[in-house]
Amino acid sequence: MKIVKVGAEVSIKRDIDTGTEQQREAVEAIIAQVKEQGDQALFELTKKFDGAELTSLRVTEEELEGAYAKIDEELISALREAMVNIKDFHERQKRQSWMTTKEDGTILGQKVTPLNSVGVYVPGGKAAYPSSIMMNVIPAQVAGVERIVMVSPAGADGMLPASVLVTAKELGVKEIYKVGGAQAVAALAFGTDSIQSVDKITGPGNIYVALAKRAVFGTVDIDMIAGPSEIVVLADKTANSRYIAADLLSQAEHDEQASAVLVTTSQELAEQVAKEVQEQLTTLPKREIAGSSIRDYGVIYVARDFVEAVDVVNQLAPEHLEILTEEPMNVIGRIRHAGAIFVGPYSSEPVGDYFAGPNHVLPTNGTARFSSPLNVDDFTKKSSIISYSKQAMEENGRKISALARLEGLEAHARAIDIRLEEK
Ligand SMILES: NC(=O)c1ccc[n+]([C@@H]2O[C@H](COP(=O)([O-])OP(=O)(O)OC[C@H]3O[C@@H](n4cnc5c(N)ncnc54)[C@H](O)[C@@H]3O)[C@@H](O)[C@H]2O)c1
Ligand SMILES: N[C@H](CO)Cc1c[nH]c[nH+]1
Ligand SMILES: [Zn+2]
Repeated sequence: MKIVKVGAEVSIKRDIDTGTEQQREAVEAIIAQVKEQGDQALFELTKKFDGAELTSLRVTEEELEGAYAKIDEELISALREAMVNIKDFHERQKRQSWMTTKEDGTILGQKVTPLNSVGVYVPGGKAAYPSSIMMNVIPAQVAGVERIVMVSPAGADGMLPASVLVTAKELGVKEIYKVGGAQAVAALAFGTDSIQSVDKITGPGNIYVALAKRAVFGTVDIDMIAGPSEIVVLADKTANSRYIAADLLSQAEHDEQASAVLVTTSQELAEQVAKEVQEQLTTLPKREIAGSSIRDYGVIYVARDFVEAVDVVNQLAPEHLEILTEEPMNVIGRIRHAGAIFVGPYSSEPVGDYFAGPNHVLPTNGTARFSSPLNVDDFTKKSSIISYSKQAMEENGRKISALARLEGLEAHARAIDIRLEEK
């Protein structure tokens, strides 16, 4: 891993926003094909990209039930416990509708309404992600979304992985389709004979999924573009270099374009971590992917002091930040930008990926500067409520029509005046 002094020119900027021209063209063509040919396109593209020859897309009850035989009881109970934690955390985010009244009889309020329908994309190309099902479906359920549709690419055997099926069944997801990539996103946005369109599409995916989500935004809403994973560890000389190396690799193994960064005030720790990362890499099953990520997007920054180190973290605005310092709680207040903050030596990032409760769908690529983890609000919308009394109209009407005339909007002004003339 590169060790550099803060201030040295190092770019870990990844070309993960727009994809290549070829990828953009491929996605455009897929969307057009799905719009034109509907289900037929979904079957053809599933054969082409996933190697599965399907005759129907919807997962059957038998497939869901059958999956249980392939998953250990112990795993099922771990999944159930994670579900309880995730649900409990998201229940706390739930907002109530509210109203407020004024002395003149005015009533103002905000009505919170769950979305009617949501499509959840569950990635399935390089790995199966039961955890991402929980992180998308549970907040939708807590929000009260009536129709939750799940899509995920089939394997060459025409099936979804048993872990995915069991997780969906445990959560009570009823509508599941074996289709992935840009074609799944297009089907959710525009509808086909088999798949009725939805109002919003959420969930992570590769560049094809991300580009398709961008392209259909406007026809439907989307949550965010959650790109390849990132981790930044902020550590001082008291931190454990073995823990840090393991945590950096935990995100590097997701993707060649994942990014793992250590920011420290200790040159000695920097050297230990660089060595540890190389050692731990050698025994990792996904060492090809993790090694490539560490080589291309892994950096250790050595800062002159803690102020400089915190500054680097805020500039990176990482998806995940771990604070491994002597007094980690005292550091939280100085962090302005991070999707999720893991505090202290036992809050390893995978605790959040799977189990603690907060959502693991987080802003990536610096977007933590302005956006938040996936949450219950993402599955609701709000309507403002305005009820004016006669008294309120009489007291404020002239001001309102004056403001309307300031904008040259006479019809607006007269809509008010007509009521004032009544008295
Ligand atoms: N941020 C998060 O919360 C989170 C969680 C889990 C996974 N992820 C990320 O999601 C991504 C998952 O990617 P994945 O590939 O494993 O699964 P995926 O389901 O996103 O993509 C697989 C699909 O991509 C399409 N595809 C593949 N090659 C194509 C090509 N040449 N042209 C057109 N379409 C093509 C196929 O339709 C295939 O079914 C990874 O980057 C991972 O890091 C993020
Ligand atoms: N770390 C990923 C988000 O960046 C989420 C995930 C799913 N499974 C394991 N990890
Ligand atoms: Zn992860």
